[in-house]
Amino acid sequence: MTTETANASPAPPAVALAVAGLSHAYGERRALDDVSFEMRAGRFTALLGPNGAGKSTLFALITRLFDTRAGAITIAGRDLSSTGAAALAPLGVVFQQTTLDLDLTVRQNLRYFARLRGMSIRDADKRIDEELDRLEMRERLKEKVRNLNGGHRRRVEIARALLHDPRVVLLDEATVGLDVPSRKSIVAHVHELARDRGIAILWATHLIDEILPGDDLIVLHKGRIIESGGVSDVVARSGAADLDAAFAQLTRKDAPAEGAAA
Ligand SMILES: Nc1ncnc2c1ncn2[C@@H]1O[C@H](COP(=O)(O)OP(=O)(O)OP(=O)(O)O)[C@@H](O)[C@H]1O
Repeated sequence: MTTETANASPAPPAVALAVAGLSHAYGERRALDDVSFEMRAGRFTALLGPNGAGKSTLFALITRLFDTRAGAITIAGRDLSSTGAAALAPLGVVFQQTTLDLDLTVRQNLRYFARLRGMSIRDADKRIDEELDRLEMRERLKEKVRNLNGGHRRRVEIARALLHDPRVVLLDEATVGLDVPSRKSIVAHVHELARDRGIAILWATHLIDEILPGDDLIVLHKGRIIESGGVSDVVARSGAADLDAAFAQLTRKDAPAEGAAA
């Protein structure tokens, strides 16, 4: 090893998700306009935006529910348009609306998904036990999902999104409708996924209290990124007292929807 190499600062974590020049319209209605950002391994990135900002549209494009017509999406180095479905292998998703089968047990729901991902029953059961253990849900394995409360259903969906060891996990308003203790424990768990397991998290929300000072932040407003960077830097740049005030300032009705992106 040369001295130069030994003294070099460590390389930044790999880019897990890159979005470049992404736009999308529903007919005449422009929902996303030239959106670009990068997310790195081990970082929790909050995608903060009011209702209608374009968060769900962005998720639909990244998960390929919609085809990307303008711009590019790269997941773990593979371009989504040219690689096709295989590029989605390192991706885990928790959608805004729950997608569990209420009449199946927790295990049946998770096994079904694992089989779709090509896992053997043996590997699936091992991974199911591991993820449910971390979420303190293993004792609910044989219960029908119908009998679980909203917070526990969300935990099962988070476990499901992790079964195949994804490098990037998207969560779209994952705490919607949950009580405060459930929200807090899910927010804490997802931060741990980034910190302890190196997963790149994209967490769409309009709730400021789910975002921590050390997180990365993208502020989406009327389909455009109006601010991005570390939470503390965004607050400092805004001159506001805290993120709540900074967000209100950035998205107030008369604020320009362009410029300001870092
Ligand atoms: N299927 C659709 N047809 C037409 N317009 C749509 C459709 N889906 C979304 N839109 C519009 O596109 C814009 C972005 O919507 P989107 O659902 O992506 O925002 P969002 O940030 O996820 O909002 P919310 O927090 O309410 O879920 C909005 O103006 C919305 O009305």
